[in-house]
Amino acid sequence: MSGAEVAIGVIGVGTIGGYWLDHFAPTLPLQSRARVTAIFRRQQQWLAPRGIASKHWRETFTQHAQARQADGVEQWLQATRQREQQPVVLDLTADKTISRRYPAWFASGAHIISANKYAGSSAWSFYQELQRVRRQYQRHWLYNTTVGAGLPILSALHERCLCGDQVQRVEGNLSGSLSWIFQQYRAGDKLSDWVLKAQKMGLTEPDPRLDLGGMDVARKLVILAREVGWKLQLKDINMQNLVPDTLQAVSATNFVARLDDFDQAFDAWRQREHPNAEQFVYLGFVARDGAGQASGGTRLQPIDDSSPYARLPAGNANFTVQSRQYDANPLVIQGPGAGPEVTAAGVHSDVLQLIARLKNN
Ligand SMILES: NC(=O)C1=CN([C@@H]2O[C@H](COP(=O)(O)OP(=O)(O)OC[C@H]3O[C@@H](n4cnc5c(N)ncnc54)[C@H](OP(=O)(O)O)[C@@H]3O)[C@@H](O)[C@H]2O)C=CC1
Ligand SMILES: N[C@@H](CC=O)C(=O)O
Repeated sequence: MSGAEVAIGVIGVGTIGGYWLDHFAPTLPLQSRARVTAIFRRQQQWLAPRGIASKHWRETFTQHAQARQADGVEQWLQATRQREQQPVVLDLTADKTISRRYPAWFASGAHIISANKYAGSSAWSFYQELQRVRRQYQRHWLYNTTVGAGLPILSALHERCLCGDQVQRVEGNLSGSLSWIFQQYRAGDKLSDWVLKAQKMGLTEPDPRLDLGGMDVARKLVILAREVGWKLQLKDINMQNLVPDTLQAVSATNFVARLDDFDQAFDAWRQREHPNAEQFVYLGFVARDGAGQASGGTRLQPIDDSSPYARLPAGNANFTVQSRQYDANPLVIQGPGAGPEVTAAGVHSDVLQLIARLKNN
């Protein structure tokens, strides 16, 4: 199939998917012979075998989209294979059910690029099966934006392993949205004001409780650990959840309607635990002990001016990697950790890397 046309199916055209289609899909080099031939939203789909003129995709999607078929992606994969094209699925959703389809899609010939973190942080048994099927069908799976958005943290860890280094610990403020929020929040502010602003800028997860609850950071920690070969699952991560029990199970709309309760619960925690703190940082870590046992955790930590986290630009994620080769002087990767432009650019970088791999196959 080397040299065959590449057919891209985009699942999820929200903040990241929309930005990628608007700004990056039109720049796919002609010689790459790659084009977008399908778009899937939750309720609608559009299959366009001859390719979608990316500049006008919003208007034409509105005109041509049909009701989403339960097996719409599978039908598209089959048609793509019949045309002897190489199918590439871009999963730009935050949907667990989509991630459960990966093994079947690998088996149907798809390569997959994910911004969705669910597959990479899934239960160990599912993750192993996913990797087994991927290897069996010799498919590629790229997911660099699942940690650090456009930052090259996963590729850096991969290179560490290739050159025989042994990673011992990765630590930092891994969340772009929580970094943006807590670089600006000061004791006494309404925390929810900052949360809503971060959401408006496209920095948070579709439901910001995934960020505030620590789950988004925990998923990143599991993905980081697996990249260096450690067996770690979400249940092994000790998370600090900033969302009070009473707001954890309510709908996303109800959560937004009850932000005053969220602020009160946060203030009560702050005054009880850290009455003199002005500034905080939300940190996460994964590490492996001498016996090879991996562990991880997240916590909201008070900081003062002397902290290396005190003056990071708002929204910067920061990864400190300690390894055999980078021991006393750790490797630090830092920069914007969320947002439409850097993330869509990271997705595009994965797309170009995949096209290059397919050409060389
Ligand atoms: N925002 C950021 O800075 C970053 C985001 N990411 C990851 O990228 C992913 C997307 O994030 P973002 O764009 O911000 O989120 P959005 O909520 O803006 O977009 C997600 C889109 O996915 C669509 N969707 C949900 N379920 C399905 C489904 N079953 N089939 C088809 N479409 C579906 C929704 O479409 P519909 O309108 O049809 O319901 C929605 O528009 C997430 O996994 C996130 O973790 C990673 C790094 C950074
Ligand atoms: N919500 C996430 C987006 C990127 O993964 C974050 O804030 O880091």
